[in-house]
Amino acid sequence: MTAPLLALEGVAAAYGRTPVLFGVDLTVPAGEVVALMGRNGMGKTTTVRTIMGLMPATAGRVVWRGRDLAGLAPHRIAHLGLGLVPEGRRVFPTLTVRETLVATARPPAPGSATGEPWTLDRVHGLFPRLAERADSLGGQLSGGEQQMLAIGRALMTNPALLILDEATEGLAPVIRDQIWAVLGRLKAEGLSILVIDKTVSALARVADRMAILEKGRVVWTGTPAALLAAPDVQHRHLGV
Ligand SMILES: Nc1ncnc2c1ncn2[C@@H]1O[C@H](COP(=O)(O)OP(=O)(O)OP(=O)(O)O)[C@@H](O)[C@H]1O
Repeated sequence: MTAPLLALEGVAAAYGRTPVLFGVDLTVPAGEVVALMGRNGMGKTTTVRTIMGLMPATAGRVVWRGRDLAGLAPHRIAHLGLGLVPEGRRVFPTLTVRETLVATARPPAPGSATGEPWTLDRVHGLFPRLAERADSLGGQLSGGEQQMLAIGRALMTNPALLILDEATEGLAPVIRDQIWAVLGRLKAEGLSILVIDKTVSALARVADRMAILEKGRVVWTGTPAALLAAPDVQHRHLGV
Protein backbone atom coordinates (compact mmCIF):
# COMPACT_ATOMS: atom_id res chain seq x y z
CA MET A 1 0.00 0.00 0.00
CA THR A 2 1.33 3.45 -0.84
CA ALA A 3 1.66 5.98 1.99
CA PRO A 4 -1.22 8.45 2.22
CA LEU A 5 -0.57 11.99 1.09
CA LEU A 6 -1.31 13.36 4.55
CA ALA A 7 -1.68 11.54 7.85
CA LEU A 8 -2.35 12.95 11.28
CA GLU A 9 -1.40 10.48 13.95
CA GLY A 10 -2.59 11.24 17.46
CA VAL A 11 -2.13 14.99 17.01
CA ALA A 12 -2.60 17.14 20.09
CA ALA A 13 -2.47 20.94 20.20
CA ALA A 14 -3.13 23.71 22.70
CA TYR A 15 -3.60 27.45 22.94
CA GLY A 16 -1.26 28.29 25.78
CA ARG A 17 -2.15 25.88 28.55
CA THR A 18 -5.58 25.10 27.14
CA PRO A 19 -5.57 21.83 25.21
CA VAL A 20 -7.84 21.85 22.17
CA LEU A 21 -6.84 18.76 20.18
CA PHE A 22 -6.51 15.51 22.12
CA GLY A 23 -5.19 13.01 19.59
CA VAL A 24 -6.55 13.59 16.09
CA ASP A 25 -6.18 10.71 13.64
CA LEU A 26 -6.97 11.65 10.05
CA THR A 27 -5.78 10.40 6.67
CA VAL A 28 -6.01 11.94 3.21
CA PRO A 29 -5.12 9.40 0.51
CA ALA A 30 -3.80 10.78 -2.78
CA GLY A 31 -6.55 11.71 -5.20
CA GLU A 32 -9.31 11.67 -2.61
CA VAL A 33 -11.57 14.31 -1.13
CA VAL A 34 -11.86 14.11 2.64
CA ALA A 35 -14.47 16.14 4.51
CA LEU A 36 -13.79 17.24 8.08
CA MET A 37 -16.93 18.19 9.96
CA GLY A 38 -17.93 19.14 13.46
CA ARG A 39 -19.86 21.73 15.40
CA ASN A 40 -18.43 25.15 16.23
CA GLY A 41 -15.35 25.12 18.41
CA MET A 42 -14.59 21.41 18.06
CA GLY A 43 -11.09 22.02 16.69
CA LYS A 44 -11.38 21.97 12.90
CA THR A 45 -9.48 25.21 12.31
CA THR A 46 -6.95 24.24 14.95
CA THR A 47 -6.39 20.98 13.08
CA VAL A 48 -5.74 22.95 9.89
CA ARG A 49 -3.41 25.35 11.70
CA THR A 50 -1.46 22.40 13.08
CA ILE A 51 -1.18 20.77 9.64
CA MET A 52 0.17 24.01 8.16
CA GLY A 53 2.72 24.52 10.95
CA LEU A 54 0.96 27.66 12.20
CA MET A 55 0.94 26.06 15.64
CA PRO A 56 2.95 23.12 16.92
CA ALA A 57 1.61 19.67 17.63
CA THR A 58 2.24 19.04 21.33
CA ALA A 59 1.93 15.29 20.73
CA GLY A 60 1.55 13.02 17.74
CA ARG A 61 2.72 13.61 14.19
CA VAL A 62 1.66 15.34 11.01
CA VAL A 63 3.10 13.23 8.19
CA TRP A 64 3.25 14.39 4.56
CA ARG A 65 4.14 11.67 2.08
CA GLY A 66 5.88 9.75 4.84
CA ARG A 67 7.76 12.80 6.15
CA ASP A 68 7.15 14.18 9.64
CA LEU A 69 6.48 17.92 9.31
CA ALA A 70 7.45 18.72 12.91
CA GLY A 71 9.47 21.91 13.23
CA LEU A 72 9.00 23.10 9.64
CA ALA A 73 7.97 26.72 9.17
CA PRO A 74 4.58 27.32 7.54
CA HIS A 75 6.08 28.56 4.27
CA ARG A 76 8.24 25.44 4.03
CA ILE A 77 5.17 23.27 4.56
CA ALA A 78 3.26 25.22 1.91
CA HIS A 79 6.16 24.75 -0.51
CA LEU A 80 5.90 20.98 -0.09
CA GLY A 81 2.54 21.18 -1.86
CA LEU A 82 -0.10 22.09 0.74
CA GLY A 83 -2.35 24.90 -0.44
CA LEU A 84 -4.54 26.56 2.18
CA VAL A 85 -7.76 28.48 1.65
CA PRO A 86 -8.01 29.92 5.16
CA GLU A 87 -11.09 30.62 7.19
CA GLY A 88 -12.06 34.24 6.62
CA ARG A 89 -10.38 34.28 3.16
CA ARG A 90 -7.61 36.71 4.17
CA VAL A 91 -7.24 38.31 0.76
CA PHE A 92 -4.60 41.02 0.44
CA PRO A 93 -6.68 44.22 0.50
CA THR A 94 -4.18 46.44 -1.34
CA LEU A 95 -3.23 44.05 -4.15
CA THR A 96 -5.35 43.68 -7.25
CA VAL A 97 -6.86 40.33 -8.15
CA ARG A 98 -4.26 39.86 -10.90
CA GLU A 99 -1.38 40.89 -8.63
CA THR A 100 -2.54 38.47 -5.94
CA LEU A 101 -2.70 35.55 -8.34
CA VAL A 102 0.61 36.34 -10.04
CA ALA A 103 2.39 37.00 -6.75
CA THR A 104 1.47 33.61 -5.31
CA ALA A 105 2.21 31.54 -8.43
CA ARG A 106 4.67 28.70 -7.87
CA PRO A 107 5.61 25.60 -9.81
CA PRO A 108 4.44 22.31 -8.30
CA ALA A 109 6.68 20.85 -5.61
CA PRO A 110 8.98 18.19 -7.09
CA GLY A 111 7.05 14.98 -7.68
CA SER A 112 3.70 16.48 -6.76
CA ALA A 113 2.20 17.59 -10.08
CA THR A 114 -1.33 16.27 -10.44
CA GLY A 115 -2.09 17.52 -13.93
CA GLU A 116 -1.80 20.62 -16.03
CA PRO A 117 -0.11 23.39 -13.99
CA TRP A 118 -2.25 26.28 -12.79
CA THR A 119 -1.90 29.60 -14.62
CA LEU A 120 -3.79 32.87 -14.55
CA ASP A 121 -5.77 31.69 -17.59
CA ARG A 122 -6.75 28.41 -15.96
CA VAL A 123 -7.88 30.18 -12.79
CA HIS A 124 -9.90 32.62 -14.92
CA GLY A 125 -11.44 29.62 -16.65
CA LEU A 126 -12.51 28.23 -13.30
CA PHE A 127 -13.74 31.60 -12.01
CA PRO A 128 -14.57 33.90 -14.94
CA ARG A 129 -15.55 36.57 -12.40
CA LEU A 130 -11.88 36.90 -11.38
CA ALA A 131 -10.98 37.83 -14.96
CA GLU A 132 -13.65 40.55 -14.92
CA ARG A 133 -12.32 41.82 -11.60
CA ALA A 134 -8.61 41.46 -12.48
CA ASP A 135 -7.82 45.14 -11.82
CA SER A 136 -9.90 45.48 -8.65
CA LEU A 137 -8.23 45.60 -5.26
CA GLY A 138 -8.84 42.69 -2.92
CA GLY A 139 -10.51 45.04 -0.46
CA GLN A 140 -13.07 46.10 -3.08
CA LEU A 141 -14.34 42.58 -3.75
CA SER A 142 -17.58 41.07 -2.53
CA GLY A 143 -17.38 38.16 -0.11
CA GLY A 144 -17.98 35.67 -2.89
CA GLU A 145 -15.32 37.23 -5.10
CA GLN A 146 -12.87 37.21 -2.19
CA GLN A 147 -13.55 33.52 -1.69
CA MET A 148 -12.96 32.80 -5.37
CA LEU A 149 -9.71 34.75 -5.12
CA ALA A 150 -8.65 32.82 -2.01
CA ILE A 151 -9.20 29.55 -3.89
CA GLY A 152 -7.49 30.84 -7.04
CA ARG A 153 -4.54 32.04 -4.97
CA ALA A 154 -4.14 28.61 -3.40
CA LEU A 155 -4.39 26.90 -6.80
CA MET A 156 -1.67 29.19 -8.22
CA THR A 157 0.74 27.53 -5.78
CA ASN A 158 0.08 24.27 -7.67
CA PRO A 159 -0.72 22.32 -4.52
CA ALA A 160 -0.86 18.54 -4.29
CA LEU A 161 -3.41 18.98 -1.50
CA LEU A 162 -5.93 21.81 -1.31
CA ILE A 163 -7.24 22.54 2.18
CA LEU A 164 -10.40 24.63 2.45
CA ASP A 165 -11.55 25.93 5.84
CA GLU A 166 -15.21 26.99 5.69
CA ALA A 167 -14.98 28.20 2.10
CA THR A 168 -18.74 28.58 1.66
CA GLU A 169 -19.47 30.25 5.00
CA GLY A 170 -21.56 33.40 4.80
CA LEU A 171 -21.95 33.31 1.02
CA ALA A 172 -25.08 33.60 -1.11
CA PRO A 173 -26.50 30.23 -2.22
CA VAL A 174 -25.64 30.88 -5.87
CA ILE A 175 -21.97 31.50 -4.98
CA ARG A 176 -21.88 28.47 -2.70
CA ASP A 177 -23.16 26.36 -5.59
CA GLN A 178 -20.38 27.72 -7.80
CA ILE A 179 -17.77 26.82 -5.23
CA TRP A 180 -19.12 23.29 -4.79
CA ALA A 181 -19.12 22.90 -8.58
CA VAL A 182 -15.50 24.04 -8.70
CA LEU A 183 -14.54 21.52 -6.02
CA GLY A 184 -16.24 18.83 -8.11
CA ARG A 185 -14.16 19.88 -11.12
CA LEU A 186 -10.94 19.89 -9.12
CA LYS A 187 -11.73 16.43 -7.78
CA ALA A 188 -12.42 15.17 -11.31
CA GLU A 189 -8.95 16.42 -12.26
CA GLY A 190 -7.47 14.27 -9.52
CA LEU A 191 -6.61 16.97 -6.99
CA SER A 192 -6.58 15.79 -3.36
CA ILE A 193 -8.73 17.95 -1.13
CA LEU A 194 -9.36 18.32 2.60
CA VAL A 195 -12.54 20.32 2.98
CA ILE A 196 -14.07 21.71 6.15
CA ASP A 197 -17.65 22.82 5.90
CA LYS A 198 -20.98 22.64 7.66
CA THR A 199 -23.19 21.68 4.72
CA VAL A 200 -23.42 17.91 5.04
CA SER A 201 -25.41 17.36 1.83
CA ALA A 202 -22.91 19.27 -0.32
CA LEU A 203 -19.94 17.61 1.38
CA ALA A 204 -21.48 14.19 0.86
CA ARG A 205 -21.74 14.82 -2.89
CA VAL A 206 -18.06 15.64 -3.31
CA ALA A 207 -16.29 13.65 -0.57
CA ASP A 208 -14.87 10.14 -0.76
CA ARG A 209 -14.72 9.88 3.00
CA MET A 210 -15.88 11.94 5.93
CA ALA A 211 -14.63 12.51 9.45
CA ILE A 212 -16.34 14.17 12.40
CA LEU A 213 -14.35 16.03 15.01
CA GLU A 214 -15.76 16.46 18.47
CA LYS A 215 -13.92 18.08 21.35
CA GLY A 216 -10.57 17.64 19.68
CA ARG A 217 -10.94 14.00 18.62
CA VAL A 218 -12.18 12.28 15.49
CA VAL A 219 -15.25 10.44 16.75
CA TRP A 220 -16.63 9.09 13.47
CA THR A 221 -15.26 8.31 10.01
CA GLY A 222 -17.00 6.72 7.09
CA THR A 223 -18.34 7.15 3.60
CA PRO A 224 -20.87 9.79 2.61
CA ALA A 225 -23.44 7.02 2.10
CA ALA A 226 -22.85 5.77 5.63
CA LEU A 227 -23.29 9.25 7.10
CA LEU A 228 -26.42 9.99 5.10
CA ALA A 229 -27.86 6.68 6.29
CA ALA A 230 -27.12 7.55 9.92
CA PRO A 231 -29.30 10.48 11.00
CA ASP A 232 -28.51 9.61 14.62
CA VAL A 233 -24.78 10.24 13.99
CA GLN A 234 -25.57 13.55 12.30
CA HIS A 235 -27.82 14.55 15.14
CA ARG A 236 -25.46 13.50 17.92
CA HIS A 237 -22.23 14.93 16.49
CA LEU A 238 -23.31 17.66 14.10
CA GLY A 239 -26.52 18.84 15.65
CA VAL A 240 -28.48 18.51 12.41
N1 LIG B 1 -6.47 31.87 19.44
C1 LIG B 1 -7.12 31.11 20.34
N2 LIG B 1 -6.85 31.19 21.66
C2 LIG B 1 -7.48 30.44 22.56
N3 LIG B 1 -8.42 29.53 22.28
C3 LIG B 1 -8.75 29.40 20.98
C4 LIG B 1 -8.14 30.17 19.95
N4 LIG B 1 -8.68 29.80 18.78
C5 LIG B 1 -9.57 28.86 19.05
N5 LIG B 1 -9.63 28.61 20.37
C6 LIG B 1 -10.50 27.62 21.03
O1 LIG B 1 -10.13 26.34 20.56
C7 LIG B 1 -11.28 25.53 20.36
C8 LIG B 1 -11.30 25.01 18.94
O2 LIG B 1 -11.42 26.10 18.05
P1 LIG B 1 -11.39 25.92 16.45
O3 LIG B 1 -11.41 27.28 15.85
O4 LIG B 1 -10.30 25.00 16.08
O5 LIG B 1 -12.78 25.20 16.20
P2 LIG B 1 -13.59 24.97 14.89
O6 LIG B 1 -14.06 23.57 14.96
O7 LIG B 1 -12.78 25.36 13.70
O8 LIG B 1 -14.81 25.93 15.06
P3 LIG B 1 -15.56 26.94 14.07
O9 LIG B 1 -16.49 26.09 13.29
O10 LIG B 1 -16.26 27.85 15.02
O11 LIG B 1 -14.53 27.63 13.24
C9 LIG B 1 -12.48 26.40 20.73
O12 LIG B 1 -12.84 26.09 22.04
C10 LIG B 1 -11.93 27.80 20.65
O13 LIG B 1 -12.60 28.63 21.55
